[in-house]
Amino acid sequence: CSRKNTRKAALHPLWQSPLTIPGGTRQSPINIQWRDSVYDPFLKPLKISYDPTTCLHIWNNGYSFLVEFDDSADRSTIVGGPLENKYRLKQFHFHWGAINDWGSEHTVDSKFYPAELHLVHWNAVEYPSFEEAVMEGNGLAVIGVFLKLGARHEGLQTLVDALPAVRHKDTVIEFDDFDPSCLIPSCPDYWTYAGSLTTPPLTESVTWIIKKKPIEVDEDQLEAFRTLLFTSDGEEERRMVDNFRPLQPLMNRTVRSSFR
Ligand SMILES: NS(=O)(=O)c1ccc(C(=O)NCc2ccccc2F)cc1
Ligand SMILES: [Zn+2]
Repeated sequence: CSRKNTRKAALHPLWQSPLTIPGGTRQSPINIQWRDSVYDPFLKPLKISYDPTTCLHIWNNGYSFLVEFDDSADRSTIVGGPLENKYRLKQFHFHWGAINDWGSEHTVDSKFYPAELHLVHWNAVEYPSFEEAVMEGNGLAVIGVFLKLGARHEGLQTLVDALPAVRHKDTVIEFDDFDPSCLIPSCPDYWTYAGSLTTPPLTESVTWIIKKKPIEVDEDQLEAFRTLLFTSDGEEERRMVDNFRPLQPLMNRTVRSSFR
């Protein structure tokens, strides 16, 4: 008798769940082929207004380290760009590699950066909470910023100095008075496309805004990310590296650019 095909969907150790969403048509991350992106003259400049006193804490959630913000009012918001509403900053986090040859989630002309910053915002005009917004096609807006190896980034250093305190999964420390706009390049150019969360539940609710210019960080700062652990205190240590999702098919999508 023929062997039943018992192959399961690709399981990635990090996500312990199928890597592909059945029926997913707008999954993230993707490769951004610069020459295939379409300049859209109607795209507005992105307006970023963050209040550093909304910064609450840093925690290691076992996927990445997150800096979370008080999103109970419109105090740290973005508006404009491709967005039709004002979106509130909830958290930012990073994805990085074990070595500098890879680590970002998005690629540009198939090139990886060593790390990628995600600033996560939700549409508080149309939805009552982040949890509801995550389920809606226009619920979230994530700004992606590439990190490249270069000069030390003074703004990032305040974050790096706090990482030893959140080395293990589910550790948290208070962190206040931080303005994440210091991590966003001043160059206004970005690409934008309709996508998804890159970790479970992978919901197709994200308007991605990917900055064209990277920020520069130095080797010691990237190495500091790699000292974090996926594992809790007392478990066998597993270094938190390569916490990026594989590239997903573009399918029927166009990447627009805000620049010629
Ligand atoms: N890498 S990314 O695409 O920027 C990304 C951003 C946010 C989340 C998140 O909030 N997950 C937890 C979560 C909490 C509550 C409800 C739904 C959720 F996904 C996941 C991935
Ligand atoms: Zn992310």
